[in-house]
Amino acid sequence: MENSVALSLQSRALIGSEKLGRRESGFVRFGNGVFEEKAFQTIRVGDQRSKRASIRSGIPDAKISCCCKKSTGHENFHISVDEALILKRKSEDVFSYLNGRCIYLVGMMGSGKSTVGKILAEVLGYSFFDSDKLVEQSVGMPSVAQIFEVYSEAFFRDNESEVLRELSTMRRLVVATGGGAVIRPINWRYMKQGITVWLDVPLEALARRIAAVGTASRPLLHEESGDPYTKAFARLTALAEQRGDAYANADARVSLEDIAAKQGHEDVSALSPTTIAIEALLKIEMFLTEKSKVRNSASIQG
Ligand SMILES: Nc1ncnc2c1ncn2[C@@H]1O[C@H](COP(=O)(O)OP(=O)(O)OP(=O)(O)O)[C@@H](O)[C@H]1O
Ligand SMILES: O=C(O)C1=C[C@@H](O)[C@@H](O)[C@H](O)C1
Repeated sequence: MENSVALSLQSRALIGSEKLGRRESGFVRFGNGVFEEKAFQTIRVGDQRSKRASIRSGIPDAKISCCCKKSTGHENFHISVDEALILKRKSEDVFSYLNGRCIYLVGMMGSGKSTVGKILAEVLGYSFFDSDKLVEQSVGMPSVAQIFEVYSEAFFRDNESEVLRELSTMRRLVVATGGGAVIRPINWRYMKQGITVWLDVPLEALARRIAAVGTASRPLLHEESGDPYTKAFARLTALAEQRGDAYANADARVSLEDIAAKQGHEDVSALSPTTIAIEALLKIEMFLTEKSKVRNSASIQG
Protein backbone atom coordinates (compact mmCIF):
# COMPACT_ATOMS: atom_id res chain seq x y z
CA MET A 1 0.00 0.00 0.00
CA GLU A 2 1.48 3.30 -1.04
CA ASN A 3 2.05 5.82 1.69
CA SER A 4 0.63 8.47 -0.56
CA VAL A 5 -2.62 6.58 -0.84
CA ALA A 6 -4.46 7.85 2.18
CA LEU A 7 -6.43 5.12 3.72
CA SER A 8 -9.37 5.94 5.82
CA LEU A 9 -9.86 4.41 9.17
CA GLN A 10 -13.39 4.08 10.22
CA SER A 11 -13.93 4.57 13.87
CA ARG A 12 -16.69 4.81 16.36
CA ALA A 13 -17.93 8.04 17.74
CA LEU A 14 -15.72 7.30 20.75
CA ILE A 15 -12.65 8.17 18.71
CA GLY A 16 -11.96 11.07 21.05
CA SER A 17 -11.65 8.91 24.13
CA GLU A 18 -7.95 9.63 24.61
CA LYS A 19 -8.67 13.28 25.13
CA LEU A 20 -11.94 12.88 26.92
CA GLY A 21 -10.58 10.26 29.23
CA ARG A 22 -12.68 7.41 30.41
CA ARG A 23 -16.23 8.27 31.24
CA GLU A 24 -16.93 6.97 34.68
CA SER A 25 -20.66 7.00 34.35
CA GLY A 26 -23.40 7.19 31.80
CA PHE A 27 -21.91 4.83 29.27
CA VAL A 28 -24.91 2.67 29.43
CA ARG A 29 -28.46 3.84 29.55
CA PHE A 30 -30.79 1.33 31.04
CA GLY A 31 -34.00 2.86 29.77
CA ASN A 32 -34.54 0.91 26.59
CA GLY A 33 -32.22 -1.99 27.29
CA VAL A 34 -30.75 -2.09 23.84
CA PHE A 35 -27.48 -0.86 22.31
CA GLU A 36 -27.69 1.49 19.41
CA GLU A 37 -25.19 1.66 16.60
CA LYS A 38 -23.63 5.10 16.37
CA ALA A 39 -22.58 6.95 13.30
CA PHE A 40 -19.02 6.20 12.23
CA GLN A 41 -16.46 8.88 11.86
CA THR A 42 -13.97 8.67 9.06
CA ILE A 43 -10.44 9.93 9.54
CA ARG A 44 -7.59 10.03 7.05
CA VAL A 45 -4.62 7.99 8.06
CA GLY A 46 -2.31 8.11 5.08
CA ASP A 47 -0.54 10.80 7.02
CA GLN A 48 0.35 9.49 10.46
CA ARG A 49 0.41 12.96 12.01
CA SER A 50 -3.11 13.81 10.93
CA LYS A 51 -4.27 10.39 12.12
CA ARG A 52 -2.90 10.91 15.61
CA ALA A 53 -4.16 14.49 15.71
CA SER A 54 -7.65 13.32 14.77
CA ILE A 55 -7.61 10.73 17.48
CA ARG A 56 -6.37 13.18 20.08
CA SER A 57 -8.67 16.01 19.10
CA GLY A 58 -11.80 14.12 20.02
CA ILE A 59 -15.39 14.86 19.32
CA PRO A 60 -18.20 15.80 21.63
CA ASP A 61 -19.15 13.14 24.09
CA ALA A 62 -21.52 10.70 22.42
CA LYS A 63 -24.58 9.48 24.26
CA ILE A 64 -24.37 5.74 24.39
CA SER A 65 -27.44 3.75 24.92
CA CYS A 66 -27.53 0.22 26.07
CA CYS A 67 -27.97 -1.78 22.95
CA CYS A 68 -26.43 -3.05 19.84
CA LYS A 69 -28.54 -2.77 16.75
CA LYS A 70 -26.56 -3.89 13.71
CA SER A 71 -26.72 -1.72 10.64
CA THR A 72 -28.76 -4.41 8.88
CA GLY A 73 -31.40 -3.71 11.47
CA HIS A 74 -32.19 -7.41 11.85
CA GLU A 75 -30.80 -8.07 15.27
CA ASN A 76 -31.40 -6.60 18.67
CA PHE A 77 -29.45 -8.06 21.52
CA HIS A 78 -31.16 -7.20 24.76
CA ILE A 79 -29.11 -6.93 27.90
CA SER A 80 -30.19 -6.99 31.51
CA VAL A 81 -29.33 -4.30 34.03
CA ASP A 82 -27.30 -6.91 35.96
CA GLU A 83 -25.24 -7.75 32.91
CA ALA A 84 -24.70 -4.09 32.12
CA LEU A 85 -23.41 -3.52 35.66
CA ILE A 86 -21.09 -6.52 35.57
CA LEU A 87 -19.81 -5.36 32.21
CA LYS A 88 -19.16 -1.88 33.58
CA ARG A 89 -17.36 -3.15 36.71
CA LYS A 90 -15.25 -5.63 34.81
CA SER A 91 -14.29 -3.03 32.23
CA GLU A 92 -13.11 -0.75 35.04
CA ASP A 93 -10.91 -3.52 36.44
CA VAL A 94 -9.42 -4.36 33.07
CA PHE A 95 -8.97 -0.77 31.95
CA SER A 96 -6.08 -0.09 34.32
CA TYR A 97 -4.35 -3.38 33.55
CA LEU A 98 -4.53 -2.62 29.84
CA ASN A 99 -2.67 0.64 30.21
CA GLY A 100 -3.79 1.77 26.76
CA ARG A 101 -2.89 -1.43 24.95
CA CYS A 102 -5.13 -2.34 22.04
CA ILE A 103 -7.37 -5.41 21.94
CA TYR A 104 -7.33 -7.54 18.77
CA LEU A 105 -10.23 -9.95 18.36
CA VAL A 106 -9.48 -12.98 16.22
CA GLY A 107 -11.79 -15.79 15.18
CA MET A 108 -13.56 -17.36 12.27
CA MET A 109 -15.99 -15.45 10.09
CA GLY A 110 -19.18 -14.76 11.98
CA SER A 111 -17.66 -15.42 15.40
CA GLY A 112 -18.93 -12.07 16.66
CA LYS A 113 -15.68 -10.06 16.52
CA SER A 114 -17.48 -6.90 15.38
CA THR A 115 -20.48 -7.33 17.64
CA VAL A 116 -18.45 -8.08 20.77
CA GLY A 117 -15.69 -5.64 19.75
CA LYS A 118 -18.11 -2.72 19.64
CA ILE A 119 -19.35 -3.52 23.14
CA LEU A 120 -15.78 -3.75 24.48
CA ALA A 121 -14.82 -0.48 22.82
CA GLU A 122 -17.85 1.21 24.26
CA VAL A 123 -17.28 0.16 27.86
CA LEU A 124 -13.52 0.71 27.79
CA GLY A 125 -13.79 4.10 26.10
CA TYR A 126 -11.69 2.72 23.25
CA SER A 127 -12.22 3.26 19.52
CA PHE A 128 -13.50 0.41 17.41
CA PHE A 129 -12.03 -0.59 14.05
CA ASP A 130 -12.92 -3.40 11.67
CA SER A 131 -9.85 -4.37 9.66
CA ASP A 132 -11.94 -5.67 6.72
CA LYS A 133 -13.57 -2.24 6.41
CA LEU A 134 -10.18 -0.53 6.57
CA VAL A 135 -8.90 -2.70 3.73
CA GLU A 136 -12.00 -1.86 1.66
CA GLN A 137 -11.36 1.82 2.24
CA SER A 138 -7.66 1.65 1.50
CA VAL A 139 -8.27 -0.22 -1.76
CA GLY A 140 -11.27 1.98 -2.59
CA MET A 141 -13.75 -0.85 -3.07
CA PRO A 142 -17.08 -1.36 -1.37
CA SER A 143 -16.59 -4.96 -0.28
CA VAL A 144 -14.02 -7.61 0.51
CA ALA A 145 -15.87 -9.87 -1.95
CA GLN A 146 -15.16 -7.39 -4.74
CA ILE A 147 -11.49 -7.09 -3.79
CA PHE A 148 -11.15 -10.88 -4.02
CA GLU A 149 -12.93 -10.90 -7.38
CA VAL A 150 -11.18 -7.97 -9.07
CA TYR A 151 -7.71 -8.52 -7.60
CA SER A 152 -7.08 -11.70 -5.63
CA GLU A 153 -7.01 -13.11 -2.14
CA ALA A 154 -3.24 -12.48 -2.02
CA PHE A 155 -3.79 -8.80 -2.82
CA PHE A 156 -6.38 -8.59 -0.05
CA ARG A 157 -4.00 -10.30 2.40
CA ASP A 158 -1.16 -7.85 1.59
CA ASN A 159 -3.46 -4.92 2.28
CA GLU A 160 -4.76 -6.58 5.43
CA SER A 161 -1.18 -6.91 6.74
CA GLU A 162 -0.52 -3.27 5.95
CA VAL A 163 -3.65 -2.17 7.80
CA LEU A 164 -2.64 -4.26 10.84
CA ARG A 165 0.84 -2.77 10.72
CA GLU A 166 -0.64 0.73 10.82
CA LEU A 167 -3.01 -0.14 13.65
CA SER A 168 -0.18 -1.66 15.67
CA THR A 169 1.31 1.81 16.09
CA MET A 170 -1.83 3.07 17.80
CA ARG A 171 -3.31 2.81 21.29
CA ARG A 172 -6.72 2.35 22.87
CA LEU A 173 -8.35 0.52 20.01
CA VAL A 174 -10.49 -2.57 19.82
CA VAL A 175 -9.89 -4.18 16.43
CA ALA A 176 -12.12 -6.81 14.84
CA THR A 177 -9.66 -8.56 12.53
CA GLY A 178 -10.52 -10.45 9.36
CA GLY A 179 -11.15 -14.16 9.94
CA GLY A 180 -8.00 -15.10 8.00
CA ALA A 181 -5.64 -12.56 9.58
CA VAL A 182 -4.22 -15.31 11.79
CA ILE A 183 -2.64 -17.22 8.91
CA ARG A 184 0.25 -14.82 8.37
CA PRO A 185 2.94 -14.85 11.09
CA ILE A 186 3.75 -11.19 10.38
CA ASN A 187 0.20 -10.25 11.38
CA TRP A 188 0.79 -11.84 14.80
CA ARG A 189 3.83 -9.61 15.24
CA TYR A 190 1.59 -6.58 14.70
CA MET A 191 -1.33 -7.85 16.77
CA LYS A 192 0.92 -8.88 19.66
CA GLN A 193 1.66 -5.22 20.23
CA GLY A 194 -1.68 -5.42 21.99
CA ILE A 195 -3.71 -8.21 23.61
CA THR A 196 -5.12 -10.84 21.28
CA VAL A 197 -8.41 -12.54 22.08
CA TRP A 198 -9.82 -15.55 20.24
CA LEU A 199 -13.59 -15.86 20.02
CA ASP A 200 -13.93 -19.63 19.76
CA VAL A 201 -17.40 -20.46 18.45
CA PRO A 202 -18.56 -23.95 17.38
CA LEU A 203 -18.79 -24.30 13.60
CA GLU A 204 -22.49 -25.22 13.70
CA ALA A 205 -23.28 -21.94 15.44
CA LEU A 206 -21.13 -20.00 12.96
CA ALA A 207 -22.86 -21.64 10.02
CA ARG A 208 -26.27 -20.84 11.52
CA ARG A 209 -25.36 -17.18 11.98
CA ILE A 210 -23.87 -16.87 8.52
CA ALA A 211 -26.78 -18.69 6.85
CA ALA A 212 -29.13 -16.19 8.49
CA VAL A 213 -27.49 -13.28 6.68
CA GLY A 214 -26.29 -15.09 3.53
CA THR A 215 -22.81 -15.82 2.23
CA ALA A 216 -22.62 -13.14 -0.49
CA SER A 217 -20.36 -10.85 1.53
CA ARG A 218 -17.99 -13.69 2.46
CA PRO A 219 -16.08 -14.71 -0.67
CA LEU A 220 -14.45 -17.76 0.88
CA LEU A 221 -17.86 -19.24 1.66
CA HIS A 222 -19.63 -18.33 -1.50
CA GLU A 223 -18.28 -20.95 -3.88
CA GLU A 224 -19.99 -24.06 -2.54
CA SER A 225 -23.39 -25.15 -3.78
CA GLY A 226 -26.30 -26.09 -1.58
CA ASP A 227 -28.43 -24.32 0.95
CA PRO A 228 -26.78 -21.50 2.91
CA TYR A 229 -26.32 -23.50 6.13
CA THR A 230 -24.83 -26.57 4.42
CA LYS A 231 -22.42 -24.60 2.26
CA ALA A 232 -21.35 -22.36 5.11
CA PHE A 233 -20.78 -25.36 7.38
CA ALA A 234 -18.81 -27.32 4.74
CA ARG A 235 -16.54 -24.41 3.92
CA LEU A 236 -16.04 -23.35 7.53
CA THR A 237 -15.03 -26.91 8.39
CA ALA A 238 -12.43 -26.92 5.61
CA LEU A 239 -11.08 -23.50 6.65
CA ALA A 240 -10.89 -24.53 10.30
CA GLU A 241 -8.87 -27.60 9.31
CA GLN A 242 -6.51 -25.55 7.12
CA ARG A 243 -6.00 -23.00 9.88
CA GLY A 244 -5.29 -25.64 12.47
CA ASP A 245 -4.08 -24.06 15.66
CA ALA A 246 -3.53 -20.59 14.23
CA TYR A 247 -6.21 -19.00 16.42
CA ALA A 248 -4.72 -20.60 19.52
CA ASN A 249 -1.76 -18.17 19.30
CA ALA A 250 -4.04 -15.63 20.94
CA ASP A 251 -3.27 -14.48 24.48
CA ALA A 252 -6.80 -15.25 25.64
CA ARG A 253 -9.41 -17.73 24.45
CA VAL A 254 -13.12 -17.12 24.89
CA SER A 255 -14.85 -20.44 24.33
CA LEU A 256 -18.58 -20.14 23.87
CA GLU A 257 -18.96 -23.85 24.67
CA ASP A 258 -17.22 -23.30 28.01
CA ILE A 259 -19.38 -20.29 28.88
CA ALA A 260 -22.57 -22.19 27.95
CA ALA A 261 -21.50 -25.16 30.09
CA LYS A 262 -20.67 -22.87 33.02
CA GLN A 263 -24.05 -21.18 32.78
CA GLY A 264 -25.99 -24.42 32.27
CA HIS A 265 -27.07 -23.75 28.69
CA GLU A 266 -27.22 -26.56 26.19
CA ASP A 267 -26.64 -24.35 23.21
CA VAL A 268 -24.25 -21.44 22.68
CA SER A 269 -27.03 -19.54 20.91
CA ALA A 270 -28.36 -18.71 24.39
CA LEU A 271 -25.29 -16.50 24.97
CA SER A 272 -25.70 -12.80 24.37
CA PRO A 273 -22.86 -10.67 22.99
CA THR A 274 -22.74 -8.92 26.39
CA THR A 275 -22.14 -12.22 28.19
CA ILE A 276 -19.35 -12.96 25.72
CA ALA A 277 -17.87 -9.47 26.17
CA ILE A 278 -17.83 -10.00 29.97
CA GLU A 279 -16.03 -13.32 29.52
CA ALA A 280 -13.54 -11.64 27.17
CA LEU A 281 -12.77 -9.04 29.85
CA LEU A 282 -12.32 -11.78 32.46
CA LYS A 283 -9.91 -13.66 30.19
CA ILE A 284 -7.97 -10.49 29.39
CA GLU A 285 -7.69 -9.76 33.10
CA MET A 286 -6.49 -13.31 33.80
CA PHE A 287 -3.87 -13.07 31.07
CA LEU A 288 -2.58 -9.70 32.23
CA THR A 289 -2.47 -10.56 35.93
CA GLU A 290 -0.69 -13.84 35.16
CA LYS A 291 1.82 -12.00 33.02
CA SER A 292 2.54 -9.44 35.73
CA LYS A 293 2.97 -12.25 38.34
CA VAL A 294 5.54 -13.93 36.10
CA ARG A 295 7.34 -10.60 35.60
CA ASN A 296 7.36 -9.91 39.35
CA SER A 297 8.70 -13.33 40.28
CA ALA A 298 11.39 -13.04 37.58
CA SER A 299 12.49 -9.68 38.96
CA ILE A 300 12.58 -11.05 42.52
CA GLN A 301 14.73 -14.00 41.38
CA GLY A 302 16.99 -11.98 39.13
N1 LIG B 1 -23.71 -13.86 20.58
C1 LIG B 1 -24.36 -13.85 19.42
N2 LIG B 1 -25.53 -14.52 19.30
C2 LIG B 1 -26.20 -14.55 18.14
N3 LIG B 1 -25.78 -13.93 17.00
C3 LIG B 1 -24.65 -13.25 17.07
C4 LIG B 1 -23.86 -13.16 18.27
N4 LIG B 1 -22.76 -12.41 18.01
C5 LIG B 1 -22.85 -12.06 16.72
N5 LIG B 1 -23.98 -12.54 16.15
C6 LIG B 1 -24.43 -12.37 14.76
O1 LIG B 1 -23.56 -13.14 13.94
C7 LIG B 1 -23.27 -12.42 12.74
C8 LIG B 1 -21.76 -12.23 12.63
O2 LIG B 1 -21.35 -11.36 13.69
P1 LIG B 1 -20.13 -10.37 13.50
O3 LIG B 1 -20.29 -9.58 12.24
O4 LIG B 1 -19.99 -9.61 14.77
O5 LIG B 1 -18.96 -11.41 13.33
P2 LIG B 1 -17.49 -11.18 12.79
O6 LIG B 1 -16.64 -12.15 13.52
O7 LIG B 1 -17.13 -9.74 12.89
O8 LIG B 1 -17.64 -11.63 11.27
P3 LIG B 1 -16.65 -11.37 10.01
O9 LIG B 1 -15.27 -11.78 10.39
O10 LIG B 1 -17.23 -12.24 8.96
O11 LIG B 1 -16.79 -9.92 9.71
C9 LIG B 1 -24.05 -11.13 12.81
O12 LIG B 1 -25.26 -11.30 12.11
C10 LIG B 1 -24.28 -10.94 14.29
O13 LIG B 1 -25.44 -10.19 14.56
O1 LIG C 1 -11.75 -16.10 7.12
C1 LIG C 1 -11.29 -15.43 6.17
O2 LIG C 1 -10.31 -15.82 5.50
C2 LIG C 1 -11.90 -14.13 5.81
C3 LIG C 1 -12.73 -13.51 6.70
C4 LIG C 1 -13.35 -12.20 6.45
O3 LIG C 1 -13.37 -11.45 7.66
C5 LIG C 1 -12.61 -11.42 5.38
O4 LIG C 1 -11.37 -10.96 5.88
C6 LIG C 1 -12.37 -12.28 4.17
O5 LIG C 1 -13.63 -12.63 3.65
C7 LIG C 1 -11.55 -13.53 4.50
